[in-house]
Amino acid sequence: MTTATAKSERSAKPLISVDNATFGYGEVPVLESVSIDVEPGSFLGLVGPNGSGKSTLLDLMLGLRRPDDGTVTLFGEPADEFDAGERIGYVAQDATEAARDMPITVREVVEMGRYPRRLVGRFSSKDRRAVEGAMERVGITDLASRRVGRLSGGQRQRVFIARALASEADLLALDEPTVGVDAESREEFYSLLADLNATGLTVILIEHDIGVVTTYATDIACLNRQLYFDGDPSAFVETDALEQAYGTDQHVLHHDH
Ligand SMILES: Nc1ncnc2c1ncn2[C@@H]1O[C@H](COP(=O)(O)OP(=O)(O)OP(=O)(O)O)[C@@H](O)[C@H]1O
Repeated sequence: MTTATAKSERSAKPLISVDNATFGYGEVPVLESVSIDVEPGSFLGLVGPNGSGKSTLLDLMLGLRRPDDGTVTLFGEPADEFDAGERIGYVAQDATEAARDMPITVREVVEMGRYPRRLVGRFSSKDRRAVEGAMERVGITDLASRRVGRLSGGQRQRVFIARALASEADLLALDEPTVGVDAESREEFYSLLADLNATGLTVILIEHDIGVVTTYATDIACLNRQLYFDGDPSAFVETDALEQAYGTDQHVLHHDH
């Protein structure tokens, strides 16, 4: 493993800390002795071949699964006991596909970001400002009254990000968010993520397009059951971590979108 910046050199307390985590769905481990910190304000791009354990590692980080061995802390607490879901915005791999069938409007989805605090229909002016502000930040104000199922894939992604912003989440985690989204919208989408990150939002992005990650992320983790790299993009492109992690599966590095 190559570590561009040793943990001890980093001063801020990590928002997520995975320490020597091992996990398997059965006998065979999907993750083996993985250690990685996510620093507040960073934009972590998580790459690796198909089936390399990226979604599983994210599950561990968000406390959705518990490691068989090792520890994971989230906001300084054991991740699987963490109980402040509104601090995390999570856009799962199939979330926007599932939203195709939702018979509700964009504004209603974004309002869900405030539900942990308010009963439906009993929004304070602060709640309303948070909802309107979140829609504005991701550029979907014009779509507020549209049914979410009628939007394009890229627009639906923005709706889910707005929901996370409305909840004032500190961390936004996305699992391959632009599958099925056209190239131009993808670029806009990733610029938006970078802009949000620049305002302090911590971002974790699982992405198969290495170019996207080296362009927009501030940190890269390259995984295939074990961690082959954890550090900044400029150091990443200098290493052979990709070749090691992808092995003979190199064609996936070069597919275009
Ligand atoms: N719920 C589950 N039960 C059993 N095996 C699973 C489960 N979820 C994932 N796996 C297996 O664990 C391995 C890692 O899966 P995971 O989804 O974490 O990888 P990934 O890197 O996110 O893959 P992809 O890029 O294809 O989405 C794969 O072999 C997968 O088939």
